[in-house]
This record gives sequence, C-alpha cells and structure tokens, in this order.
Amino acid sequence: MDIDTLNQIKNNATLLHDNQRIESALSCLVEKLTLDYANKNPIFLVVMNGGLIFAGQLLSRLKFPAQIDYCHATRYRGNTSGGEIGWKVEPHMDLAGRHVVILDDILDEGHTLKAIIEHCRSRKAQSVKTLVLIEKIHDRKASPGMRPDYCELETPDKYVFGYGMDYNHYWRNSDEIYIFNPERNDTE
Ligand SMILES: O=P(O)(O)OC[C@H]1O[C@H](OP(=O)(O)OP(=O)(O)O)[C@H](O)[C@@H]1O
Ligand SMILES: Nc1nc2[nH]cnc2c(=O)[nH]1
Repeated sequence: MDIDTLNQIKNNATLLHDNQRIESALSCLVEKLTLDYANKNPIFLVVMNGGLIFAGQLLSRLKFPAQIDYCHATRYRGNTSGGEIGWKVEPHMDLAGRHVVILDDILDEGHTLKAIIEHCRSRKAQSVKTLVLIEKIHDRKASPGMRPDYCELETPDKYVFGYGMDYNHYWRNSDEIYIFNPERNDTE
C-alpha cells in the first residue's frame, strides 16, 4: 500500500478518541490497577502486536513492582475481519500461582482474549483478569456478555485503528484512535 493511500486512509477516517481522552483513560486505569495490584506482584501479559503502545504508555506509569511478559496470538492478520486464532508466541514466564493481567488493545468479539484466558488458567495462574484500551460494543461476543475487567474507552461496531491498532499493518503509531470509513476509500 503506497504512502499517499495510507495518508488518505487517515484523512478519511473519523476521529473517535483524541490523545487527551486517551490520557485521562490511562490515569483512571493507573488508579484502579494501583488499588487492586500494588501488593499482588502481578504479571502483565501483553498481547502483541496490538497491546504494544498501550502497554508502553500505561505500565510505565505504575509505581508498584510488577513483571511484564508478552505473548502473540493473532486472528486478524492485517484484515478488517477475524479468522481462526493462531499462537505465534506463548507466555514465557511461569504463571503458576501468579496474578495475571492480560493487556490488549481491543476486546472485539473476544475470541483472542478468551483463548489467552484459557491458556493462563491451564497454566495454573492464581487469578486472570483482562485489561484493554477499548471495548467494541455489539452482541457477537465469544461468550455472551463478555466484558473486560478494566477498560475506560468504547467504540461502536466499526473497524478502528491507532494507538496500537492497525489498518492493514499500518497506523499503530497514531496517538489517537480513528474509525476507518470504507465508503470513503476504494481499498475494500
Ligand atoms: O476480540 P477479537 O475479535 O478476538 O479481536 C481482538 C484482537 O484482534 C487484534 O489482534 P490481531 O489478530 O489483529 O493481531 P495484531 O495484534 O497483531 O494486530 C487485537 O490486537 C486483539 O488482539
Ligand atoms: N485494528 C483493529 N483490530 C481489531 N481487531 C479486532 N477488532 C479490531 C478493530 O476494530 N481494529
């Protein structure tokens, strides 16, 4: 995809959450995580690639001891609709007896988080919670009523990008979150 087209994608997108809104969401999350995890020696398990920016921005603000691990499970592979989930990298640390917080960019249908939750439980984590930057609102969840344990931002049922979330593997680097508008682009 050429640079002009990629710039057009962003110019034609709708701004959903600006950086100020994201910053205030991060502050709320820091407060909640500090209350719940300051004395629990948690492992934050970052889901690559989408969780990268959110993790970097959020976890560096926590003032209590924590460990960070990562895993890579993907089912979108740069597309705007999901397929089968595939493990690329499993968590490295011993999760047995630990409080694990799975950190990802978005809970959409929830198949990705569901698979990672089950994986952490099978490795005998003491507790497993989910922390996402943004939750997509619709009724097609992997388990009915599935919600993240920690999340401060919502999106309607549209494809979004920015702040870790990609459009065709691009624009994860944006510090704002946009709604992709397919009707304004002739890419799909
Ligand atoms: O709730 P779901 O419907 O399962 O979708 C959410 C997942 O989709 C995206 O990952 P993707 O598979 O695109 O991989 P990526 O993080 O490498 O972009 C996103 O980062 C979440 O992990
Ligand atoms: N970039 C991006 N990845 C997703 N994975 C699941 N839903 C989405 C979405 O809306 N945007």
